[in-house]
Amino acid sequence: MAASGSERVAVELCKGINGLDKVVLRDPRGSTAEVYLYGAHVTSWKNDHGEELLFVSSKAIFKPPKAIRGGIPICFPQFGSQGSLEQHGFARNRFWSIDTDPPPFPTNSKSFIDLILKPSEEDMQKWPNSYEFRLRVALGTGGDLMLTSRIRNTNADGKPFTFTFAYHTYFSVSDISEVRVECLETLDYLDNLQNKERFTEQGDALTFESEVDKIYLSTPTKIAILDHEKKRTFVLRKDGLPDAVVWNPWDKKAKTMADFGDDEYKHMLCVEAAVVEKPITLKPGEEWKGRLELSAVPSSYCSGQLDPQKVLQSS
Ligand SMILES: O=P(O)(O)OC[C@H]1O[C@@H](O)[C@H](O)[C@@H](O)[C@@H]1O
Repeated sequence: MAASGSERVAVELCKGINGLDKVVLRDPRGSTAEVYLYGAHVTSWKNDHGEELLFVSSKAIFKPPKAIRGGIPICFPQFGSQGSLEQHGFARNRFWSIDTDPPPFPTNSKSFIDLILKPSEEDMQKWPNSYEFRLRVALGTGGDLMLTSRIRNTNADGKPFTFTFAYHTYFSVSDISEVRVECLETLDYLDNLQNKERFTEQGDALTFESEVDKIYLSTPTKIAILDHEKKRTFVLRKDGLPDAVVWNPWDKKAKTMADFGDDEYKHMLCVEAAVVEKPITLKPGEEWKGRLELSAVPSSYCSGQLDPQKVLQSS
């Protein structure tokens, strides 16, 4: 039967900013997501009201070798600056391919795309390992955004390799000073602003009034980000990703970043599902899987009345 005029394509390949290839995913109820092949970078996730849920800087540079500022950069094979590679590794500024024949991977979604990254000769000079990195980006019914990474060691010489990783998600928030993050309180963290020293979080939910750059360790599989003004809660569910990085550059650092507006720190928060403290080691033939699921639900949150369990259960 021919598709009716109103029927929209669930997966569409088209051109984005600067002519870069991007894939648009559409859910029948109206949610959408956009993924650039440059970096396998999710740059947009909209709910069924067309509201953007991710932050992308108005100054983002959609041009190699700079990674796109905002959305969901993929940090691999190195998170941050600890290691011999460039900050956050190279996966976020490589051109990925569409994986037309991925190994079986069940899904309920009709709107998804499989991307793959393999090392170039130049990459092999920097990081002499052979791998296949498969990323599936899917929109679930109800508009949830799901990212699954499968990284396989394909070294022919029997060598294991070790990596760290993050989904460096930039959430769009109405006003950072009205935002709370639940489920990380009482946990240990490494503070990037204090030589990666280890501390224990003491307070209630996290709130924000200055620069923050912390790596929370052994975090629960669910984290909630409550946007009081928008009456919206983001729920982040993760698997295979024990750590969670929380980052906001605040005003001074923002001014030093060429691809970030001076006041944009007010409207974003990075909460990054990650593997940092205990890197992953894969022997040849072994595969690692890291999964992130994001949903945005209306929250009836009022200051001081939040029961995080209820928020998480209601989603
Ligand atoms: O500017 P980049 O390389 O995208 O990194 C942004 C930030 O990313 C965070 O994940 C790091 O913890 C910060 O230290 C860093 O400043």
